[in-house]
Amino acid sequence: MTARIVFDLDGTLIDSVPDLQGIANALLREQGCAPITLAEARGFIGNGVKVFVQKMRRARDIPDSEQEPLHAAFMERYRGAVTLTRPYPGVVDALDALVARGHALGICTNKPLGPTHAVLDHLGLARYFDCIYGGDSLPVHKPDPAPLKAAFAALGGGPGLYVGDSEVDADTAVNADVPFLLFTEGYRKGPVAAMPHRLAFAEWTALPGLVADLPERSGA
Ligand SMILES: O=C(O)COP(=O)(O)O
Ligand SMILES: [Mg+2]
Repeated sequence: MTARIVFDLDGTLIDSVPDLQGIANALLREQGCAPITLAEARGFIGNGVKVFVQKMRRARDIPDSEQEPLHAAFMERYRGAVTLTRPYPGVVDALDALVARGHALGICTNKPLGPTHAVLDHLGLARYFDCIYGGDSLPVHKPDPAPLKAAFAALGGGPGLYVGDSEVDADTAVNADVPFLLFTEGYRKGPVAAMPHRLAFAEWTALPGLVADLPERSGA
């Protein structure tokens, strides 16, 4: 049976760090603080916008009392922050190939739903996905397995695969008991070997072939 495939977004399908860095630096400028680097911004992504803002504040010694106003200010700018974001090379061809082979595709990200739709629409990627779960779609978010399980349920029956880039994604897949396919060129914080995964890939052009071989390999 053709597998349902759910994807993470930031660091997996798209490289969104420059836009997130741009929001952060606009807010930091207003606070009279030094800007953050791309590497710092990359390190703040993966647990949703609230945690991004917390890490940004701590990096510039901004007090806890500023969390809520900064979170609100971040959200105000988030939907419009799409212009510097790009899909990783080979993503569009890989999605075309997977759809052509009959896979139902979905998204499970910790990015809030509004900015998720905005960036997918901007990049012309929305049409590939039959369901989209964001960090605020449910009361809980990754690594809680609920949004990933809900995404698979929305895609119907059959085996499931989760494709992501981070430790949060690997933990979510374990928690949901689905095989994890790791894109190694995203925003992970530690070594590939430390992350539970069924297989790892560095080039999107490789993914359709790897998925096609998977039942054989896994004995499923
Ligand atoms: O941390 C975020 O806001 C989003 O990250 P994700 O798309 O990798 O889940
Ligand atoms: Mg990610």
